[in-house]
Amino acid sequence: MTAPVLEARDLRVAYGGHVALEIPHIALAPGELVGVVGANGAGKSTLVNALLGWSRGAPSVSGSVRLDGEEIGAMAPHQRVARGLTLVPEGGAVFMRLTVAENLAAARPPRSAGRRGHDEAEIYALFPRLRERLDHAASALSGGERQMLAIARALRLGPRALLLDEPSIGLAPRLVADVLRAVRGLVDENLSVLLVEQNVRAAIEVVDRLVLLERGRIIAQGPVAEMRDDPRILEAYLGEAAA
Ligand SMILES: Nc1ncnc2c1ncn2[C@@H]1O[C@H](COP(=O)(O)OP(=O)(O)OP(=O)(O)O)[C@@H](O)[C@H]1O
Repeated sequence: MTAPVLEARDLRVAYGGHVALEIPHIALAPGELVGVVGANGAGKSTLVNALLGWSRGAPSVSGSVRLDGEEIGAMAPHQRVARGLTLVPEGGAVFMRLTVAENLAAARPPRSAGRRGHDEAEIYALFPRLRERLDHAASALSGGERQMLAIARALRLGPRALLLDEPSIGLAPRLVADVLRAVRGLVDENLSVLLVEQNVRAAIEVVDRLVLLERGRIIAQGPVAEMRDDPRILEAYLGEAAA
Protein backbone atom coordinates (compact mmCIF):
# COMPACT_ATOMS: atom_id res chain seq x y z
CA MET A 1 0.00 0.00 0.00
CA THR A 2 1.25 3.52 -0.81
CA ALA A 3 2.25 5.61 2.18
CA PRO A 4 -0.44 8.16 3.06
CA VAL A 5 0.19 11.85 2.42
CA LEU A 6 -1.76 12.77 5.54
CA GLU A 7 -2.44 10.52 8.49
CA ALA A 8 -3.80 11.18 11.96
CA ARG A 9 -3.93 8.84 14.95
CA ASP A 10 -5.78 9.13 18.25
CA LEU A 11 -7.04 12.58 17.38
CA ARG A 12 -9.11 13.95 20.24
CA VAL A 13 -10.67 17.36 20.75
CA ALA A 14 -12.52 18.16 23.99
CA TYR A 15 -14.24 21.31 25.16
CA GLY A 16 -14.19 20.88 28.94
CA GLY A 17 -15.99 17.59 29.56
CA HIS A 18 -17.51 17.51 26.08
CA VAL A 19 -15.56 15.34 23.63
CA ALA A 20 -16.20 16.93 20.22
CA LEU A 21 -13.96 14.53 18.29
CA GLU A 22 -12.39 11.13 18.92
CA ILE A 23 -10.83 9.48 15.90
CA PRO A 24 -8.43 6.53 16.22
CA HIS A 25 -7.17 6.73 12.64
CA ILE A 26 -7.81 8.61 9.42
CA ALA A 27 -5.59 8.71 6.33
CA LEU A 28 -5.45 10.32 2.92
CA ALA A 29 -3.54 8.58 0.10
CA PRO A 30 -1.72 10.41 -2.72
CA GLY A 31 -4.22 11.56 -5.34
CA GLU A 32 -7.19 10.57 -3.22
CA LEU A 33 -10.40 12.52 -2.60
CA VAL A 34 -12.02 11.59 0.71
CA GLY A 35 -15.41 13.03 1.61
CA VAL A 36 -16.26 13.62 5.28
CA VAL A 37 -20.01 13.77 5.79
CA GLY A 38 -22.33 13.97 8.78
CA ALA A 39 -25.08 16.03 10.33
CA ASN A 40 -24.70 19.51 11.86
CA GLY A 41 -22.45 19.30 14.89
CA ALA A 42 -21.03 15.88 13.92
CA GLY A 43 -17.49 17.25 14.20
CA LYS A 44 -16.56 17.77 10.54
CA SER A 45 -15.10 21.27 10.98
CA THR A 46 -13.50 20.21 14.25
CA LEU A 47 -11.70 17.44 12.35
CA VAL A 48 -10.21 19.57 9.56
CA ASN A 49 -9.38 22.37 12.01
CA ALA A 50 -7.60 19.90 14.33
CA LEU A 51 -5.58 18.52 11.41
CA LEU A 52 -4.34 22.06 10.75
CA GLY A 53 -3.80 22.75 14.45
CA TRP A 54 -6.45 25.40 14.66
CA SER A 55 -9.58 25.56 16.80
CA ARG A 56 -12.46 27.77 17.73
CA GLY A 57 -12.34 28.48 21.43
CA ALA A 58 -9.75 26.72 23.57
CA PRO A 59 -10.33 22.96 23.47
CA SER A 60 -7.75 20.43 24.60
CA VAL A 61 -6.42 18.75 21.47
CA SER A 62 -4.23 15.66 21.36
CA GLY A 63 -3.05 13.12 18.83
CA SER A 64 -0.56 12.53 16.09
CA VAL A 65 -0.77 14.16 12.65
CA ARG A 66 1.73 13.15 9.97
CA LEU A 67 2.29 14.85 6.65
CA ASP A 68 4.45 12.84 4.25
CA GLY A 69 5.61 10.84 7.26
CA GLU A 70 6.71 13.89 9.25
CA GLU A 71 5.05 14.43 12.63
CA ILE A 72 3.40 17.86 12.58
CA GLY A 73 0.88 17.36 15.42
CA ALA A 74 2.69 19.75 17.75
CA MET A 75 3.29 22.48 15.15
CA ALA A 76 1.49 25.81 14.85
CA PRO A 77 -0.91 26.15 11.89
CA HIS A 78 1.44 28.37 9.87
CA GLN A 79 4.22 25.79 10.19
CA ARG A 80 1.87 23.08 8.91
CA VAL A 81 0.87 25.33 6.00
CA ALA A 82 4.56 25.91 5.18
CA ARG A 83 5.00 22.13 4.99
CA GLY A 84 2.14 21.75 2.55
CA LEU A 85 -1.07 21.29 4.51
CA THR A 86 -3.65 23.91 3.53
CA LEU A 87 -7.18 24.56 4.77
CA VAL A 88 -9.91 26.44 2.99
CA PRO A 89 -12.27 27.14 5.91
CA GLU A 90 -16.05 27.28 5.69
CA GLY A 91 -17.02 30.43 3.78
CA GLY A 92 -13.56 30.63 2.17
CA ALA A 93 -10.63 32.71 3.31
CA VAL A 94 -10.25 35.78 1.13
CA PHE A 95 -9.51 39.45 1.76
CA MET A 96 -12.85 41.10 1.07
CA ARG A 97 -11.49 44.57 0.31
CA LEU A 98 -8.78 43.37 -2.05
CA THR A 99 -9.37 42.60 -5.70
CA VAL A 100 -9.17 39.11 -7.12
CA ALA A 101 -5.71 39.87 -8.55
CA GLU A 102 -4.51 41.24 -5.20
CA ASN A 103 -5.90 38.25 -3.33
CA LEU A 104 -4.00 35.91 -5.63
CA ALA A 105 -0.80 37.95 -5.38
CA ALA A 106 -1.01 37.89 -1.57
CA ALA A 107 -0.79 34.08 -1.54
CA ARG A 108 2.91 33.44 -1.97
CA PRO A 109 4.16 30.28 -3.69
CA PRO A 110 6.09 27.85 -1.47
CA ARG A 111 9.82 28.27 -0.98
CA SER A 112 10.58 24.62 -0.36
CA ALA A 113 12.17 22.60 -3.13
CA GLY A 114 9.99 19.93 -4.69
CA ARG A 115 6.75 21.85 -4.34
CA ARG A 116 5.39 24.53 -6.58
CA GLY A 117 2.20 26.53 -6.41
CA HIS A 118 -0.27 26.92 -9.25
CA ASP A 119 0.76 29.81 -11.49
CA GLU A 120 -1.74 32.33 -12.84
CA ALA A 121 -2.28 30.52 -16.15
CA GLU A 122 -3.11 27.28 -14.32
CA ILE A 123 -5.51 29.09 -12.01
CA TYR A 124 -7.36 30.76 -14.88
CA ALA A 125 -7.54 27.47 -16.78
CA LEU A 126 -9.17 25.92 -13.72
CA PHE A 127 -11.46 28.86 -12.90
CA PRO A 128 -11.97 31.00 -16.03
CA ARG A 129 -14.44 33.21 -14.13
CA LEU A 130 -11.64 34.55 -11.96
CA ARG A 131 -9.79 35.94 -14.96
CA GLU A 132 -12.93 37.85 -15.95
CA ARG A 133 -13.14 39.41 -12.49
CA LEU A 134 -9.51 40.22 -11.76
CA ASP A 135 -10.21 43.87 -10.91
CA HIS A 136 -13.30 43.21 -8.81
CA ALA A 137 -13.14 43.37 -5.03
CA ALA A 138 -13.67 39.98 -3.42
CA SER A 139 -16.69 41.47 -1.61
CA ALA A 140 -18.35 41.99 -5.01
CA LEU A 141 -18.00 38.35 -6.07
CA SER A 142 -20.77 35.78 -5.96
CA GLY A 143 -20.52 33.04 -3.33
CA GLY A 144 -19.31 30.57 -5.94
CA GLU A 145 -16.67 32.94 -7.33
CA ARG A 146 -15.43 33.67 -3.82
CA GLN A 147 -15.12 29.96 -3.13
CA MET A 148 -13.14 29.56 -6.35
CA LEU A 149 -10.87 32.41 -5.26
CA ALA A 150 -10.34 30.80 -1.85
CA ILE A 151 -9.39 27.49 -3.48
CA ALA A 152 -7.16 29.30 -5.99
CA ARG A 153 -5.33 31.05 -3.15
CA ALA A 154 -4.77 27.69 -1.45
CA LEU A 155 -3.40 26.24 -4.71
CA ARG A 156 -0.90 29.11 -5.01
CA LEU A 157 0.67 27.70 -1.84
CA GLY A 158 1.42 24.38 -3.57
CA PRO A 159 -0.31 22.12 -1.04
CA ARG A 160 0.57 18.44 -0.63
CA ALA A 161 -2.83 17.95 0.99
CA LEU A 162 -5.81 20.28 0.83
CA LEU A 163 -8.56 20.43 3.47
CA LEU A 164 -11.82 21.89 2.16
CA ASP A 165 -14.56 22.78 4.64
CA GLU A 166 -17.97 22.84 2.96
CA PRO A 167 -17.05 24.56 -0.30
CA SER A 168 -20.63 24.12 -1.55
CA ILE A 169 -22.30 26.02 1.26
CA GLY A 170 -24.67 28.69 -0.02
CA LEU A 171 -24.00 27.91 -3.68
CA ALA A 172 -26.55 27.28 -6.41
CA PRO A 173 -26.60 23.60 -7.47
CA ARG A 174 -24.88 24.27 -10.81
CA LEU A 175 -22.03 26.07 -9.07
CA VAL A 176 -21.70 23.27 -6.52
CA ALA A 177 -21.15 20.88 -9.42
CA ASP A 178 -18.63 23.30 -11.03
CA VAL A 179 -16.59 23.69 -7.85
CA LEU A 180 -16.59 19.99 -6.97
CA ARG A 181 -15.69 19.04 -10.56
CA ALA A 182 -12.72 21.41 -10.38
CA VAL A 183 -11.67 19.76 -7.11
CA ARG A 184 -11.95 16.34 -8.74
CA GLY A 185 -9.72 17.57 -11.59
CA LEU A 186 -7.04 18.61 -9.08
CA VAL A 187 -7.19 15.20 -7.44
CA ASP A 188 -6.84 13.53 -10.83
CA GLU A 189 -3.59 15.49 -11.18
CA ASN A 190 -2.46 13.86 -7.91
CA LEU A 191 -3.45 16.38 -5.24
CA SER A 192 -4.83 14.77 -2.05
CA VAL A 193 -8.03 16.35 -0.74
CA LEU A 194 -10.13 15.89 2.39
CA LEU A 195 -13.52 17.37 1.55
CA VAL A 196 -16.03 18.17 4.28
CA GLU A 197 -19.51 18.26 2.74
CA GLN A 198 -23.02 18.47 4.05
CA ASN A 199 -24.21 18.08 0.48
CA VAL A 200 -23.88 14.28 0.49
CA ARG A 201 -25.54 13.93 -2.90
CA ALA A 202 -22.97 16.17 -4.59
CA ALA A 203 -20.03 14.69 -2.66
CA ILE A 204 -20.89 11.14 -3.70
CA GLU A 205 -20.48 12.12 -7.35
CA VAL A 206 -16.81 13.08 -6.97
CA VAL A 207 -15.18 11.37 -3.97
CA ASP A 208 -13.20 8.11 -3.89
CA ARG A 209 -14.00 7.29 -0.29
CA LEU A 210 -16.57 8.45 2.25
CA VAL A 211 -16.15 8.88 5.99
CA LEU A 212 -19.35 9.27 7.99
CA LEU A 213 -19.07 11.15 11.28
CA GLU A 214 -21.59 11.13 14.09
CA ARG A 215 -21.05 12.86 17.43
CA GLY A 216 -17.33 13.19 16.76
CA ARG A 217 -16.76 9.55 15.85
CA ILE A 218 -16.36 7.69 12.56
CA ILE A 219 -19.37 5.39 12.35
CA ALA A 220 -18.80 4.16 8.79
CA GLN A 221 -16.22 4.54 6.06
CA GLY A 222 -15.30 2.91 2.77
CA PRO A 223 -15.05 3.26 -1.00
CA VAL A 224 -17.91 5.35 -2.36
CA ALA A 225 -19.21 2.46 -4.48
CA GLU A 226 -19.79 0.44 -1.30
CA MET A 227 -21.02 3.35 0.80
CA ARG A 228 -23.54 4.98 -1.50
CA ASP A 229 -26.28 2.48 -0.66
CA ASP A 230 -25.40 2.22 3.03
CA PRO A 231 -28.57 2.97 5.02
CA ARG A 232 -26.60 5.36 7.23
CA ILE A 233 -25.56 7.38 4.18
CA LEU A 234 -29.15 7.37 2.95
CA GLU A 235 -30.11 8.69 6.37
CA ALA A 236 -27.54 11.46 5.95
CA TYR A 237 -29.30 12.35 2.66
CA LEU A 238 -32.57 12.63 4.52
CA GLY A 239 -30.95 14.81 7.17
CA GLU A 240 -29.72 17.02 4.38
CA ALA A 241 -33.20 17.23 2.85
CA ALA A 242 -34.58 18.26 6.25
CA ALA A 243 -31.87 20.89 6.90
N1 LIG B 1 -15.88 26.82 20.56
C1 LIG B 1 -16.59 25.75 20.93
N2 LIG B 1 -16.94 25.58 22.23
C2 LIG B 1 -17.64 24.51 22.62
N3 LIG B 1 -18.06 23.52 21.81
C3 LIG B 1 -17.74 23.64 20.50
C4 LIG B 1 -16.99 24.74 19.99
N4 LIG B 1 -16.83 24.58 18.65
C5 LIG B 1 -17.45 23.41 18.35
N5 LIG B 1 -17.99 22.85 19.45
C6 LIG B 1 -18.75 21.59 19.51
O1 LIG B 1 -18.07 20.58 18.79
C7 LIG B 1 -19.01 19.75 18.11
C8 LIG B 1 -18.62 19.64 16.64
O2 LIG B 1 -18.80 20.90 15.98
P1 LIG B 1 -18.38 21.13 14.46
O3 LIG B 1 -18.49 22.57 14.16
O4 LIG B 1 -17.09 20.45 14.21
O5 LIG B 1 -19.51 20.32 13.69
P2 LIG B 1 -19.75 20.22 12.12
O6 LIG B 1 -19.96 18.78 11.83
O7 LIG B 1 -18.69 20.91 11.38
O8 LIG B 1 -21.13 20.99 12.01
P3 LIG B 1 -21.70 21.97 10.86
O9 LIG B 1 -22.06 21.08 9.72
O10 LIG B 1 -22.89 22.56 11.52
O11 LIG B 1 -20.63 22.97 10.52
C9 LIG B 1 -20.38 20.32 18.35
O12 LIG B 1 -20.98 19.59 19.37
C10 LIG B 1 -20.09 21.74 18.78
O13 LIG B 1 -21.08 22.21 19.64
